[in-house]
Amino acid sequence: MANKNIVILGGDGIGPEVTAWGNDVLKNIAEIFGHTFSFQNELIGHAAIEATGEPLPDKTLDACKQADAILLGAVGHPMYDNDPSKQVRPEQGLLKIRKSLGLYTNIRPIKIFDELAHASSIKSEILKGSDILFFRELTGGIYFGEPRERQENGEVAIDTMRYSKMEVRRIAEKAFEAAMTRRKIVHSVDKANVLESSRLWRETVNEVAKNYPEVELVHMFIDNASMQLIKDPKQFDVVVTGNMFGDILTDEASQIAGSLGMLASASVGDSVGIFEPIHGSAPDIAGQNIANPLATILSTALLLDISFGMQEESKAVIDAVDAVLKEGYRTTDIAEQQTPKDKILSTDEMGKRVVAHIKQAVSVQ
Ligand SMILES: NC(=O)c1ccc[n+]([C@@H]2O[C@H](COP(=O)([O-])OP(=O)(O)OC[C@H]3O[C@@H](n4cnc5c(N)ncnc54)[C@H](O)[C@@H]3O)[C@@H](O)[C@H]2O)c1
Ligand SMILES: CC(C)[C@H](C(=O)O)[C@@H](O)C(=O)O
Ligand SMILES: [Mg+2]
Repeated sequence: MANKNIVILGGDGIGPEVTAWGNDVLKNIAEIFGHTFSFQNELIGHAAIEATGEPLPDKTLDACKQADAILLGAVGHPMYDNDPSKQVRPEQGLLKIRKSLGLYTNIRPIKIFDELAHASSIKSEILKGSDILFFRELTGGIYFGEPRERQENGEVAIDTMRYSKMEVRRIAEKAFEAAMTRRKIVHSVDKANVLESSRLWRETVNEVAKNYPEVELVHMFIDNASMQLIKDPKQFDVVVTGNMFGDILTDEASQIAGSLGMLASASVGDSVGIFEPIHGSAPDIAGQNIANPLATILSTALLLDISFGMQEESKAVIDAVDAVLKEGYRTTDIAEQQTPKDKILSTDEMGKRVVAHIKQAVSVQ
């Protein structure tokens, strides 16, 4: 029995469409397991800029600081994507909240539900059995390094890839700790043949590795890792990498799980965690009720487990997703050619099916 306060940041595009179902899943979990969860919706991204002029209003940040956990949808709008000159941008809200809350560890599990092995464009025999846990550094690297500016009358643009040993050490320790509970292999991905920040990364990861003699450490360059991930995903257990490499590699890795609409994540660190699908606001499908809500629903499973220590509740969510997929139900992004039309669901229908399974599974216990 627990009282928890959860802030919901729907954001933009499909964000609010999928967090609505994350919210409903959490509401039902609370009812079934006898917890009291309260929910507070706040603005971030384009929606917040429209309402207040700011991508992360103080009211939102204050509410998040008070919360026990945060569920986030996505930010972003074509208005900014198509106009690089805009100074105030939705993504600044997301970066600021991650930085302000000290969320330096972004955990992105790549797990395939067996039923989806054929939904991917990669051959199923290559995929089957893949289980990768990404640790993406989230508050450093080229996303945050200074200077970042225009020079020479705007003719030159500068971003800075900066890492300190402290930043590398703390994320590497998280990765090695996780590896100790798994297959005990860590791949550290960098570009140490070119970048000084990557040489510091490699040196620091080597130092951390000394405390984990049972764990096999493999250094891999980002270009090779991008190829190996598709060639032989089963070789990977835990992967630790910097902010931008982790962003790109995990979108690539979503094809192992079948779709970007399947990948959940946890952004954790010094304080309250944010739980968020790895996908964006998907303007191409926003407002059509066809987005896959499962990445967000699976993010609630991470929230329950990591922030609330509610393993049974978390498992109830994952089992419900598994059951719905086993029954053959699909959203468009994970449908196959042979999926019957009546099994292809809208966002709302998929959300309802998962919630129904959670209720049903617990009532038969
Ligand atoms: N964490 C975030 O908030 C986040 C992440 C990535 C991109 N973005 C922003 O989102 C906007 C669009 O970016 P993008 O198009 O490069 O990436 P995206 O992740 O929004 O979409 C990429 C492709 O995947 C599909 N897709 C994504 N999520 C899906 C889901 N749940 N179900 C079904 N299909 C799904 C989209 O329809 C699109 O074809 C940009 O403004 C970008 O900055 C935000
Ligand atoms: C929207 C953007 C700032 C964000 C990132 O690059 O971290 C997104 O791509 C993600 O993966 O969460
Ligand atoms: Mg991304």
